[in-house]
Amino acid sequence: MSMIAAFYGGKSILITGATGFLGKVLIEKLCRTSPDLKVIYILVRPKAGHTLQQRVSQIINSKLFEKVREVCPNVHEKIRAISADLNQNDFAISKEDMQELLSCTNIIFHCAATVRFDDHLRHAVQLNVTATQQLLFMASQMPKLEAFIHISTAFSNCNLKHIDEVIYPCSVEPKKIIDSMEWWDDAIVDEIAPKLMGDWPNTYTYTKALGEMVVQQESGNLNIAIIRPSIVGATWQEPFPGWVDNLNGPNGMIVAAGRGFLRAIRASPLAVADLIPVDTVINLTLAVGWYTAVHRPKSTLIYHCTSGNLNPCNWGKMGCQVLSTFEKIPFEKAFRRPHADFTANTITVHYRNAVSHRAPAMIYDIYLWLTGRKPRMTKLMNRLLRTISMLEYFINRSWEWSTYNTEMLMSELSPEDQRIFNFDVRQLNWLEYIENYVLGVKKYLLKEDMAGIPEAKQHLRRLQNIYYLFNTVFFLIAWRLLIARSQIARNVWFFIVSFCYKFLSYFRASSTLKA
Ligand SMILES: CCCCCCCCCCCCCCCCCCCCCC(=O)SCCNC(=O)CCNC(=O)[C@H](O)C(C)(C)COP(=O)(O)OP(=O)(O)OC[C@H]1O[C@@H](n2cnc3c(N)ncnc32)[C@H](O)[C@@H]1OP(=O)(O)O
Ligand SMILES: NC(=O)C1=CN([C@@H]2O[C@H](COP(=O)(O)OP(=O)(O)OC[C@H]3O[C@@H](n4cnc5c(N)ncnc54)[C@H](OP(=O)(O)O)[C@@H]3O)[C@@H](O)[C@H]2O)C=CC1
Repeated sequence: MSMIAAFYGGKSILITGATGFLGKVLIEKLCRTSPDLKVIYILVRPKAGHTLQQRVSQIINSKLFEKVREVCPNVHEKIRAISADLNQNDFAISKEDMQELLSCTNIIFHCAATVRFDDHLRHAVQLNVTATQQLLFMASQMPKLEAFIHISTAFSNCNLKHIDEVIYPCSVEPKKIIDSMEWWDDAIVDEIAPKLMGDWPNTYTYTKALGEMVVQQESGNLNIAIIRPSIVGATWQEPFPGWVDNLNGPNGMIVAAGRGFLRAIRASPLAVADLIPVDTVINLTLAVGWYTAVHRPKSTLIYHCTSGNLNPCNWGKMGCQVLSTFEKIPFEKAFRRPHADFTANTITVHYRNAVSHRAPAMIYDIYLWLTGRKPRMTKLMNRLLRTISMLEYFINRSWEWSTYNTEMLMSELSPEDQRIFNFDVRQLNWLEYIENYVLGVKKYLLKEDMAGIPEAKQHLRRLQNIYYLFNTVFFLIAWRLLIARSQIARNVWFFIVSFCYKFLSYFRASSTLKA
């Protein structure tokens, strides 16, 4: 019998960020392994014209929840959506709902965050810091609360090279920043943001670091743990390999490379690609929830959920495997044949951006314009290059995260729990994982049918022929222009033609003699 699964039985669990990438996998695993849990409260806001109930139904009826619908047919009744906006005071939760949450909640998983790198500092502070503070305040009024699990990121201290499972202080107290945000106008925030952020590369990582400080300072008597995942990727094993549903992190790059938009990227091929599958993160999260509630550690424990120190893979190896998977499983409607490489040289990067990214986009836009359609490729390419520039920081460096607490927790689990809630990343076979990842991007993100693979391959062959034709025509025109202007080029041309002529004459003569 799994101790962890049994622990969640009969429990009331509160989850923020339940509609996000990690949140969905968390609910799925909880419902599948502990179908006898009492209720999962999820704080959801209406979005894009969908009501709360519609958003929940969309999740429950999705492919991800296929197994859950079998194991827990009344899953609709287990999930109770509560209207909430984490940007508002008291999260804009109604009095009745708040009362129920305060009196019933046993465990909190705080996943909600803004993960955009370029979010305005005010908004990032509101969601990643102030909302965490408010949630901790709510938690402090919950008499039945057993554990509060805060999801942070391994990059909250990315300004350091070696990161231990401790909270590192930021130069300005989060409380001061929260207070100042109330009276600073946007112009002041914009001016002061770079100074506050110091050597953090973006508002996301900086505010996640502030969020951790808030957790430490406001923890009071609460039983708290912090989980720091690195770059979260598609599922490894559960509920099935390769599930992914957004364009964040590597996903967007895989799409861009597979469709032939991305041809070169500034990256260190030898830098560690610290990817971690989302189901591994969720298994660790549930194990931490159990351990924190049952063992009640004296201090707030931090768990690094990373792969680099236990089973490292570098960007070079990952890129090669992604590209070789495209050979077997190409994406549909490719713009060009997938072929990308990593480059570290700045001049090469500028050259490749001009020649391999911007020029083809412009040529394609001219073609669209000539055929009476709206040009759009240059805009798309500029957006891609902007995204790449935001990710570059993370693919040109390696970090070392210590994982003592994570390894300690692994040793505390029964063999049954180690199997059901497996977060031992040493067992991960990268080549197999990446192949499934690319396949998952095709199936679950791009919603492409596997039956379309022959047609996709045919399309790539056509693109290859167009490429050869284009290069030949380009070469001939360039050569013709050169010959018209340069005596040396004319001499070279004369030499090549006469050489070919002599070679052919000799070949013809010798074959006539043999005959
Ligand atoms: C040999 C070579 C082989 C190569 C092969 C490839 C090999 C693979 C390896 C490659 C290396 C991987 C490196 C990973 C490093 C990750 C590090 C993460 C570390 C931290 C991890 C964390 O702890 S935290 C989670 C991470 N957090 C994000 O990762 C958010 C980032 N992100 C944003 O901060 C915003 O995204 C940002 C960018 C501002 C844009 O902002 P923006 O306003 O310009 O664009 P939006 O995002 O609003 O998107 C507007 C519309 O573009 C659509 N779109 C967006 N990207 C698209 C795309 N790539 N392809 C098509 N479509 C795309 C989107 O779907 C929208 O479509 P629609 O409008 O129809 O809804
Ligand atoms: N993905 C990754 O690579 C990594 C993620 N993490 C951390 O994991 C956690 C989850 O990330 P992930 O699932 O990828 O993020 P997503 O962007 O997929 O999900 C964010 C969630 O937060 C919710 N949310 C955002 N703003 C509000 C708001 N104002 N009120 C209520 N809910 C809100 C979103 O709801 P809605 O659907 O309404 O927008 C969504 O459910 C975050 O704390 C992140 O820092 C850490 C390391 C890596």
